[in-house]
Amino acid sequence: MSDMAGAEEAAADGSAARWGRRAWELLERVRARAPLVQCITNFVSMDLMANVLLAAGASPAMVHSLREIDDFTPRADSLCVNIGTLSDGWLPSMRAAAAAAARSSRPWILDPVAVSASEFRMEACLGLVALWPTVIRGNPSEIIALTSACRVHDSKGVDSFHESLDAVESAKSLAQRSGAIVAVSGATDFITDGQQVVAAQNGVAMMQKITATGCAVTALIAAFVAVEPSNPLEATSCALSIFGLAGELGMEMANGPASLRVHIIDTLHGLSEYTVASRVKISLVS
Ligand SMILES: Nc1ncnc2c1ncn2[C@@H]1O[C@H](COP(=O)(O)OP(=O)(O)OP(=O)(O)O)[C@@H](O)[C@H]1O
Ligand SMILES: Cc1ncsc1CCO
Ligand SMILES: [Mg+2]
Repeated sequence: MSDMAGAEEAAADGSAARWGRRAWELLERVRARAPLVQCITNFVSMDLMANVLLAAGASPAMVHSLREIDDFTPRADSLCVNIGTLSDGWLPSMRAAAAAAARSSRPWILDPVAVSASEFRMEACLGLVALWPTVIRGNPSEIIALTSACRVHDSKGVDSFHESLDAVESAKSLAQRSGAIVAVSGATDFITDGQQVVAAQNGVAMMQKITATGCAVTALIAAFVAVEPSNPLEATSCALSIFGLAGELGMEMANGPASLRVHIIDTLHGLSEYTVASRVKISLVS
């Protein structure tokens, strides 16, 4: 092969192909290692979250009693904390588990569901952010609200009323302040460490019509970061893209949100190397 032909092949085999291979490598690692993911999550999301983790090859455990944290959290490979149905009783468990994960060098991921709905949620989240989450994943409204620590009750609840692009600057600022990777979900998912911004463009709008898809992808991020703790930016980007891809392929068989939910789980379980490598759409934005 001439030098010129080699250079052209290298250019064609650019970053899109590299991300495709990377996403497959991490999915394979999740399937091979079945990381134990402890989930302290809201009542709405428990079933979908556990099934998405299982379909991806991970091992979910919904363990939230304060009395079990010291025994269990250091043995889990990662922790997912979701404040969707926050109560006085559960907040101490969330804090203790986050602290235990950080102490035992386990990655832990925060989902700040409806953070601006009440002062209680906002203060709980700010306290959790101070416990060094590895990743924070929210919808655009949640990331904007958490970043500005606004206490204005201006949201409709758990759904976003912003586009993901609107939240990129907030995400960068939150990443710089917290030391976490921050991911904003939406038509395009943006993932940042405060400097670099990565875009993941898989997914279909119908995913927003299934409750707890956001919660479930946060748990999937926890599984990916468990098998690639030294690069949470890439692990988060790959998890979001793979979940979006399961949504795209699932939509080809679905009639609406209820059947899409089933097809996302089935698709995630059966994803092949060829499909992942050729359809993952991840790119470095800046
Ligand atoms: N317009 C869209 N087009 C494609 N994919 C989307 C779109 N909106 C959301 N998604 C995908 O749907 C999933 C859930 O994201 P969303 O922003 O709805 O989370 P959320 O609001 O936290 O959800 P929930 O609180 O119900 O768990 C993500 O994987 C995201 O990439
Ligand atoms: C609907 C709902 N309410 C609290 S948590 C949750 C799931 C989506 O975040
Ligand atoms: Mg959410």
